[in-house]
Amino acid sequence: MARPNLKSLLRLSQFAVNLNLNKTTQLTNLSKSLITQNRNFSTSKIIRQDTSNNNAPATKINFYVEEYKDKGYMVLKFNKAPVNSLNLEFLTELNIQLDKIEQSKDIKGVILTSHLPNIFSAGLDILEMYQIKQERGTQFWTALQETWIKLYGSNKIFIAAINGHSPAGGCLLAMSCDYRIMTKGPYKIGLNETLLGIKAPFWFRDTMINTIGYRETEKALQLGKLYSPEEALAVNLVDEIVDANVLIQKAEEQMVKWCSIPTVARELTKSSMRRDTVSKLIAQRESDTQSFIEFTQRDSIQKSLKGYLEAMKKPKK
Ligand SMILES: CCCCCCCCCCC/C=C/C(=O)SCCNC(=O)CCNC(=O)[C@H](O)C(C)(C)COP(=O)(O)OP(=O)(O)OC[C@H]1O[C@@H](n2cnc3c(N)ncnc32)[C@H](O)[C@@H]1OP(=O)(O)O
Repeated sequence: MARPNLKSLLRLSQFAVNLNLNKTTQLTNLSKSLITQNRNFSTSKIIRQDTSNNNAPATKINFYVEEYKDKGYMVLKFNKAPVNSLNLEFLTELNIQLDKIEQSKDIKGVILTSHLPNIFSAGLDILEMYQIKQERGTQFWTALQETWIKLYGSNKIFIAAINGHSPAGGCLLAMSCDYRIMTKGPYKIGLNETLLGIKAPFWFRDTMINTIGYRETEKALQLGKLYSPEEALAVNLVDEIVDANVLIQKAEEQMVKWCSIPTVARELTKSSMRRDTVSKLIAQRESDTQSFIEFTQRDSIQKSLKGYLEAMKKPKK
């Protein structure tokens, strides 16, 4: 398959937020068919102008939401093809979802997973960092901080059903959950930022330390280590590995277990474990954002990101 050059890639990224109406219709049909399977299944939509054709407004569905209010939980599925990369629009919409969840009296917990096969999330959209502009970069980083604060700091139960690759920001999302189940297979999870020539922010690092401990994090971060499911299990980066066909079932079993714990006691315990880590970022949000802008604007970082983007575009053998 012919791969686009960098210029067309950047154009693509602008247009990637739009799918054509045909695909939208297919997705709407999918959601309808799930409703007829007696599931309370709703979709979350972003509607915006498709700049490639001013007459054709397009719809993109970034998330599927299945709510089981009678059971007290929901399943939130990422659906941003091709790899659920985290850009400003996706994060903004995720933050709205997280706000709704936090405010819901009926929902005690959420299973986070991906609707796309073989990929949980490819992490931050590298195009948000490449040729970064101050205003967009600030909005992007602020939205990412917000996602992490809402997710890591939530009192609700979050279970990650990791159905594929989960590097960098994808790993951060998974680590921010309370329990992680990963599908067996040729997938990788970890904080690989150093391989892109960038440093993992302190709150990525702290989340990893809280998950797998200091020494393992020290090695993992410097090496940019991407773990196989078996390796991830061995260091407690994930709590369980299962066959793909039982992933959601296992996540639901865990959810039932976690939901059965007295809520207030569980919430107070969770918050006592995570409060200091979250407060640290809240106290430093502005300087953290400035560091991100300053760091990513450096020529050396831009060179690394350019090389990484080009390598991703090379035809695969
Ligand atoms: C003083 C200092 C203070 C602090 C400084 C802070 C500095 C910033 C710190 C930022 C922290 C960064 C966190 C991140 O998350 S960076 C992103 C890291 N992600 C990756 O490295 C993943 C890269 N992708 C892959 O490895 C593979 O795509 C993957 C294994 C996920 C899937 O493989 P698969 O073969 O299924 O798919 P393709 O590789 O063919 O990809 C399909 C298309 O998607 C594009 N793609 C993939 N990943 C990304 C991405 N992260 N962002 C944007 N685009 C991505 C890929 O190029 C393909 O595009 P085309 O179809 O157009 O070719």
